Amino acid sequence: MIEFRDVSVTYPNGTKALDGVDLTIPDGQFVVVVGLSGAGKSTLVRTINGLVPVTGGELLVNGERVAAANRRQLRQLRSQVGMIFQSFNLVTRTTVMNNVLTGRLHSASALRSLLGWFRGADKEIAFDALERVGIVEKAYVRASQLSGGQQQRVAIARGLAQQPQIMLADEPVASLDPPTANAVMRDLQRINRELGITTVVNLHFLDLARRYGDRIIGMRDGQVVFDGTGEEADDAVFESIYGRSLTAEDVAETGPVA
Ligand SMILES: Nc1ncnc2c1ncn2[C@@H]1O[C@H](COP(=O)(O)OP(=O)(O)OP(=O)(O)O)[C@@H](O)[C@H]1O
Repeated sequence: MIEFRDVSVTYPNGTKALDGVDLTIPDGQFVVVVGLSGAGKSTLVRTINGLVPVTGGELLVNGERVAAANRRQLRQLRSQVGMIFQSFNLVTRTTVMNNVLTGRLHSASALRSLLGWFRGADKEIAFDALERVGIVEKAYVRASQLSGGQQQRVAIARGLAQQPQIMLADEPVASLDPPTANAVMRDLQRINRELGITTVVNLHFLDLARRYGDRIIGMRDGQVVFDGTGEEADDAVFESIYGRSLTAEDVAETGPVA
């Protein structure tokens, strides 16, 4: 469970990115966070694995206070939390397999990590992760030779290889075309349902948010201004979250779902 209790984040330059956020995310939920650029979506997601420190209130992940975590506890927390990014963050000059295996580093000894030695069991976990996102046949291809959608799937597989309890995704489909964006969202949804991994995804397209979010959190100026289901999040709700009328830019696609 993830619990935000009156959480605020003020960056060192004085920008208040989160302002009194109260949220409880139960295990296994698929949550989509929406809001305009600058609303605080990335900050919210990055507090969960301690990438951005909370400066006010309390954030608990599985009952542990993230702010109180020492280095070892923070490492432990991060091993339970997979993360994917808009830009995939792969090492593109090496193979898909090597990228996915880096998801196993959390559970390897320092020496093995340093030398990049992996056990057979790690490889099995990596293959299983690649199978779940449907690209096991690319295991020994260089990551640079894959399309954007395939690279994002490798990033998901790397996160899965960590065997996490929570998966965070910061604008995972912002660089992808609509059919590919849908395919990647379906992978995330399937993994959530099959493995029960709590998933928190930032999106700025309202159609994708409605289609995939079991729960939608609307952010504006660092505050939660909407918390409800996809069905409840109609155009009027999105207009109130965005503080303006909707435009074509707010929708990922107009064509049929791939
Ligand atoms: N490292 C940082 N230092 C200072 N200010 C920051 C930092 N990161 C984000 N901010 C500011 O905090 C506010 C919230 O940013 P955040 O990135 O969380 O929003 P967002 O909703 O994810 O927007 P985007 O989709 O553009 O990333 C913005 O005003 C942003 O400029």
